[in-house]
Amino acid sequence: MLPAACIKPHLQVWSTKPKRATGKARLLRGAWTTPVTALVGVAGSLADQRRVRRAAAAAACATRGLGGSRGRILVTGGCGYIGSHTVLELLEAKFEVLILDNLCRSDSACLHRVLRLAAEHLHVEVDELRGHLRLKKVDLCDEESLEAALKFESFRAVIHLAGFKSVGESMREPLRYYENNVVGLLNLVKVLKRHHVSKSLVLSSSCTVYRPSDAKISEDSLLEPTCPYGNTKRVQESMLQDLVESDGWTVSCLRYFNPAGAHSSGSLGEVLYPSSPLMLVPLLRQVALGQRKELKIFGDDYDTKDGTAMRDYIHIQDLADAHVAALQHLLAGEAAFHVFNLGTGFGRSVLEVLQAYQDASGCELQYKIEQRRAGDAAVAVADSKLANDLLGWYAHRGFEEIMASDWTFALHTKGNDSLYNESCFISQHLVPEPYEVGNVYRAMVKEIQKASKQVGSMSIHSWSPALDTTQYVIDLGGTYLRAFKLGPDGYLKLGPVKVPEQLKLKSTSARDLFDFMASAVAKFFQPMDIGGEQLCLVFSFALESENDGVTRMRRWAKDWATSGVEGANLTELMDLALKRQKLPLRVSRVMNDCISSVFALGAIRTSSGPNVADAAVVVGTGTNACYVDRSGKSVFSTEWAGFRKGLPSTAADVELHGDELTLEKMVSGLYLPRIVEQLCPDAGSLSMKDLVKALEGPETPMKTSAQFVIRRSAYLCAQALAALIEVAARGKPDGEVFHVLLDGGLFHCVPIYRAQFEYFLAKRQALLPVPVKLHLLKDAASIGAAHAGQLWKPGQAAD
Ligand SMILES: O=c1ccn([C@@H]2O[C@H](COP(=O)(O)OP(=O)(O)O[C@H]3O[C@H](CO)[C@H](O)[C@H](O)[C@H]3O)[C@@H](O)[C@H]2O)c(=O)[nH]1
Repeated sequence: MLPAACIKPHLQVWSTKPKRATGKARLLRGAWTTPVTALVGVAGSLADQRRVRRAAAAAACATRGLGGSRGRILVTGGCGYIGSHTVLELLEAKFEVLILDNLCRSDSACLHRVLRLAAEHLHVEVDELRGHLRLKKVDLCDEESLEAALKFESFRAVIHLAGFKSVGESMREPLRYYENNVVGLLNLVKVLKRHHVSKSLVLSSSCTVYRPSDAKISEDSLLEPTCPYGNTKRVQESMLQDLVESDGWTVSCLRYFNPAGAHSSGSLGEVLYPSSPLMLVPLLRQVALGQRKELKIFGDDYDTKDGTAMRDYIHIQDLADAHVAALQHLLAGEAAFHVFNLGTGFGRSVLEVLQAYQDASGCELQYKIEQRRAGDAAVAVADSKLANDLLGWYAHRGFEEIMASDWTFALHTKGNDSLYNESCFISQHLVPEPYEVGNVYRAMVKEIQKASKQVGSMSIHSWSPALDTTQYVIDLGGTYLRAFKLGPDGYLKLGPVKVPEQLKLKSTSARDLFDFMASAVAKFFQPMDIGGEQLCLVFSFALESENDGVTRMRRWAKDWATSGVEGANLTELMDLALKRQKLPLRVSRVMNDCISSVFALGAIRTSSGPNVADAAVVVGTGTNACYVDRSGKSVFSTEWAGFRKGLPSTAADVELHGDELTLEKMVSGLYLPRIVEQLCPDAGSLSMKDLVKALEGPETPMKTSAQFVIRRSAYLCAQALAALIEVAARGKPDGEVFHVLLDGGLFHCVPIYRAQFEYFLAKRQALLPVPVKLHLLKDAASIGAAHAGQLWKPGQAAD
């Protein structure tokens, strides 16, 4: 079990929509319940509250192993691109941070990486640092919520980064820009003032406030924005300047030129969201990744060296450094209004940026010249001498480094979805680092290549699609036994019959288990069936076929341990059991369930198209996948269930499985309820059926946990299948569809599982080498086995 402390969030996110409450409860609601705010809740006057806050803060610092805090900073928009890098710098400089973010174009998952990077930098454990970073989900345009979030807080300073930042978008939707940027800041400063939260502020401004100029722009250059975005920045600056003059505030406006690039670790960078317009460098990233055909260059008729517009690109880490430098300058000074340009002083054209990104990525980048974009200046290059002189700040990182760092970030995050943008406690324990999830795909490709060499395969040379004889099949799954009679007229099915638990125990003999299976066939055996003297045995466990056609069980899995089966000749065991039942049947084939599923596609597609699937995936009690190697016409079992490399383990996984963590333990029906039990200790012992029931019921912590665990399973399976396709599709002619057969309880009985699986695979599909088609078929293993089985003639060795 996870200790209770582990289950509580360390990095909390909650909505601060005020609710009606009275007295003490009201004072505490929505506030961070550290001793600081708890004491504020019972203190009397404002002065008392301040004293109590200071005393509590000092006490908190004294017990910390980080050498004391330099004070609390409020960062709006701290989960965004500039925000995440700035928050990291602040933590590394030993400030404590509260982030306000509405997460509309950002996501809180980056904060895990911020914490990890800061902990590495400070040589402390991540857990020691968690109390230094908090997040409240709040929209600055919602004044009531903002007030509830800040009422009882106080900060040495505020860094205001929240807002929209696209020149092009602002031309199309100016009012949205005024609303978000101007009203957002107005609400913020009103609340800061009303509740004495802080009077020191660093503003994220922009060089778009200036009149365009071919010469380097200094802080006293003429102000004349050419787009609504620039206008909103200009209004923000004026509003703050008036506050400095009327109310003794201290403000620094940082006029950014063009921030770009990513953190040197490759784990923080500009994440792309469907709702946010893209800047030049992320657009080039998409072209390099094949997610976008070409870059549209807005205008090649400017009066510049190559006709394309010139900008001053500044590395995001240099920009983040500047925030800390400006903050320290602000904290040291008197009431004042400062403005600083932040750039490198070097202008680069769009074509130069494209060339540099091409060099960094090694990918050829296509482009097309388009009309100029309205609102764009021809040139914007900074004179940052003031920041150099007053802040002691310089942009250290070069142009090439900007592009290289963005490409490193792209490789780290390639193919990731913002799946893990969960603002609930579960995310703290099940959310792996997004780029680790990206690794799953790459690790799987390698593992599947390796596994296909180790695991026995089965030939499909003699495959024929139609069933013209009767075939009996026994399918032993992890939980159920199914017996079938299949023939030209369809099929009869017995079961699923739950395998009694005692048959799985070590104390049970192979004979008992096989007698149980043979008795199932006896229930509908008819001696007159044409060709019905054969029985296929399907096992959802790892098998080993030898050259002489003997198939043995390699090892039990899924909590089975019946004695005398591992390593035994399964044909022999079953033939003996059939004899004991006095059935005139002989075992024709013994097949792994996943391998036999490949042969079942014929049951769906007999009239046209292929009759053998290219791959099969079974996700039920356990999980496995296999694929057809077209060149050798063989089916390979990938032993997918056993994969253990590259999996994104989290606290809950480690607690449950330690070093034993395999893909099966993160995705299959036998284990998912165990993970939910960890998250909801009060729920007691759960089965997969309980999870399905919870999913259909009202909102409860168990439902939320079940949803998350199932989504994660579907996500990992989709990644693993994508990896398998990458390996298997190599033998396929260009453009030909790759058919995948799906079977197993999770696909059939948990609709959200299948939907999520398809969704995640579809997101991956753009990166896959072939178009993919999924076919869902119940009893695929047995249907496929019957097809494969009818080719066998008595006396012939099964391959
Ligand atoms: O598809 C595209 C996108 C951009 N560009 C060009 O690339 C340059 C950079 O454009 P971005 O959209 O990346 O950035 P902007 O220069 O428009 O804006 C950025 O820089 C501004 C100052 O110049 C502000 O700081 C603003 O917040 C910031 O996003 C511009 O010449 C633009 O015309 C293209 O040619 N094609």
